[in-house]
Amino acid sequence: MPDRTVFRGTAFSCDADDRVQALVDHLFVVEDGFITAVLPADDPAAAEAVGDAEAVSTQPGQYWLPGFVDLHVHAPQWAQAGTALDLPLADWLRQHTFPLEARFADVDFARRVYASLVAELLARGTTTALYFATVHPTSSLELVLACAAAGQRGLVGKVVMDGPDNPDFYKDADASAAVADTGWFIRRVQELRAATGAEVYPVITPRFIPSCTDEALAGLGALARDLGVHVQSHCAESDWESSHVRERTGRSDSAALDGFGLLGERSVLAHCVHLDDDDVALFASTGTAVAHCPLSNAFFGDAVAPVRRYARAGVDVGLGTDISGGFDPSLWSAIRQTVTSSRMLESGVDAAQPPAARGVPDSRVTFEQAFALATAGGGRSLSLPIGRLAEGYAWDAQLIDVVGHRPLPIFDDDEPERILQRIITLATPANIRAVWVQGRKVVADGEVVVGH
Ligand SMILES: Nc1nc2[nH]cnc2c(=O)[nH]1
Repeated sequence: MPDRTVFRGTAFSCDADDRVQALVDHLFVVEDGFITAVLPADDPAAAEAVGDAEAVSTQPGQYWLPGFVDLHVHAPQWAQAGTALDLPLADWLRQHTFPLEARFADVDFARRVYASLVAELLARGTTTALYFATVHPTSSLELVLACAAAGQRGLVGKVVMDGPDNPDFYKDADASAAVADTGWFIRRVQELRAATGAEVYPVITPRFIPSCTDEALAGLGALARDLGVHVQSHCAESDWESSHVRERTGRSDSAALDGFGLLGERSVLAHCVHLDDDDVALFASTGTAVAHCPLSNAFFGDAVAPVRRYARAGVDVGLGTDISGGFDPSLWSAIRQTVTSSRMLESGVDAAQPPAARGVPDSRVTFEQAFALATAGGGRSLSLPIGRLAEGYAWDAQLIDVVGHRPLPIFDDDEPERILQRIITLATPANIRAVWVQGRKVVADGEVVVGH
């Protein structure tokens, strides 16, 4: 007999075209973690659908939302979140980030940092995260274990950086060791998943072209083709990265990654601020997704990523916090920053320019579109059935309370669309009362449940 639960209440979720729908007083039948039926509570078939299943109902002022999908998190950098962001990217990496990541050779340190981060993300409604760990294979497994212990869906990569420009204290020994360690890591994660059922996935993770040799990139591309696992990297993040890659390869960042066999349906590339039309067409034709990280792009990107243009061209786009190029672990903040940055892109930022010359037309992202990026867009980017409260999708959900112990200023709003906008703009972690990942409750009464 499948494990059955029926969740009842009003939900906000995207339809198949990414339009946000208010499903007022609906039933969500969940069997073994997946939604098998969605129907209005007053549907004549409702009583039969519920049967003798356990029922979980919302209280007045509570709403169901899909769990958020964070497409770009550097887990070790949680230990420096909020520091040194006024430096340029290359200096920030060398002076702060690589020395910090080198400390993750210490498995105990890794365990402490990773457990803290996974709990903080879950408490903010992030049910799935695509993580960079560090170059260390064993210590990277600690991040996988932290996800499994807390019940978060975690896609984790052992970082590859074997190039000559990396510091001696933090790099792979050489290309063949980097590829072999990646293969080892993938097998361990797949074994853990098979043995425990934990929602953990291995990810092939060349840090970015400037930190990898051609040999390693080609080896990882071959692994991606042979094993069919996810791939992540950085792409066209900044003027510095883009020009570095063009000087070295004679091609754009995305064309070069494609040449190494690293683009595809399961590839997610972070930032992608500086893509020309050919790059965008390449993303669309290969099914490669963009992890839009608006906060960190404001520090390191040199421009605002035109994500509406990418979406119009058929590219999958989701959101990333980019801990710690972005200091804020909340995908709620990433939604808000997506909207804010897009408005600045559309209007322009230099008041000395005439209005017509100042910005990029048709760039604005609405709050609802940004919510879609954080949910359905993230799921589609990963090619996983997550990010929507719809039949066939995992029950990854957040229970939002706008009237409980931290009420939002919602007094006489009764239009569901208005309520959703106010939740998106005003909610804090205190409003997230419970969180489920694939039908399992991982946050209860606002507290993370550990020890799955
Ligand atoms: N934002 C960001 N960009 C990078 N490019 C290469 N490594 C990194 C990193 O850790 N963070």
